[in-house]
Amino acid sequence: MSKLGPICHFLSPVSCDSLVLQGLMCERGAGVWLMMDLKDKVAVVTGAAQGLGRSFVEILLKNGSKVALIDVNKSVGNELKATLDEEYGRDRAEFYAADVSSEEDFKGVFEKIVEKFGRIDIVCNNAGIINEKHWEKTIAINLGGVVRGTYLALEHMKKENGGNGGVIVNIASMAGLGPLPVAPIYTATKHGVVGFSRAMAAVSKMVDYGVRINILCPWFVKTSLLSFLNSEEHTGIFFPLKGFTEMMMENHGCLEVDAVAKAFLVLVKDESKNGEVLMIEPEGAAFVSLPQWGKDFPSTPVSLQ
Ligand SMILES: NC(=O)C1=CN([C@@H]2O[C@H](COP(=O)(O)OP(=O)(O)OC[C@H]3O[C@@H](n4cnc5c(N)ncnc54)[C@H](O)[C@@H]3O)[C@@H](O)[C@H]2O)C=CC1
Ligand SMILES: CC/C=C\CC(=O)/C=C/C=C\C=C\C=C\[C@@H](O)[C@@H](O)C/C=C\CCC(=O)O
Repeated sequence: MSKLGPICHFLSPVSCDSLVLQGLMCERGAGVWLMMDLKDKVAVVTGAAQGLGRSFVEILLKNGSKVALIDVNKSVGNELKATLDEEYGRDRAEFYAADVSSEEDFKGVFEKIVEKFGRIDIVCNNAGIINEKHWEKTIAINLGGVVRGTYLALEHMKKENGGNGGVIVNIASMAGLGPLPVAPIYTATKHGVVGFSRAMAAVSKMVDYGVRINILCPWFVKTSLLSFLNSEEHTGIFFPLKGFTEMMMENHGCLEVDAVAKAFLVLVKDESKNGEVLMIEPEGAAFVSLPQWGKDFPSTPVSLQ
């Protein structure tokens, strides 16, 4: 028998157990919580054509969702759409070419997605780059794209607008929790994703949008993004520090995209999670306990007399 938790006060014990068996409930501590059923839900993933975005698309399709793929790379995106049609059928995935740093592009594809699928339940703001030379572009994509994608998602998902609620997962990085010397701008954008997303999760709870907003912070992952670390064109004056990141990967390893996709699914499905930061390293995954208030950080008093 499941330990009756807050949800189960309203459900019979039998239905509780059947929900647990169906994977629609999870036991944690003194209670059980509802897990989002992904069947026939509509998801949007940016940066979907390759790497982590593609792994998020595939795990959502495997769990019965329909997925709108957004990526600036039209050729790779269309190739992936054809591959997914073969594997899942022609009505489960759709590709939309768009640049998340363009309001016109991004807003336009969101409208096309709602027109085609009729609803949006899940949004993953994943698109990101490394470019310390053209740092304004990095900020526009890594942070601006996440802000824009979060606002557009809320416009279509929040209950006060007639939306169905749902969940937004913003992809930051472990560089959103601590500085990466080889990439200070990238570090800044990822810290921004963490801070913005936690603040928006608090807003959503206070205003009752019915939308959960969570953050995923992966360690190094084997994708084409890592090749930019070996490119002076992308790391600029910090290129000499690339040995530091190589040491980090030698010390702690490198993740496969499938492991990160499983962590992503936890943030999507667990309806008790809002404003949560989930980090994943080769050693495993863990929810990060960040102070709610700035004053809660460990600190050392200083006399100003
Ligand atoms: N690979 C890694 O070690 C880690 C990656 N991340 C983050 O995960 C996310 C995905 O990264 P990866 O899959 O590794 O990179 P990737 O380079 O393999 O894939 C990124 C995708 O985003 C697309 N994209 C780039 N700029 C875009 C734009 N302006 N509009 C729309 N799409 C755009 C690219 O075309 C590409 O398909 C990024 O936000 C990255 O910062 C976080 C931690 C570790
Ligand atoms: C430039 C971005 C490269 C790839 C994408 C990405 O986001 C990778 C992030 C991977 C790890 C980031 C870790 C950041 C850790 C911070 O806390 C640093 O301050 C850690 C400093 C030293 C760690 C040394 C070690 O662990 O061996």
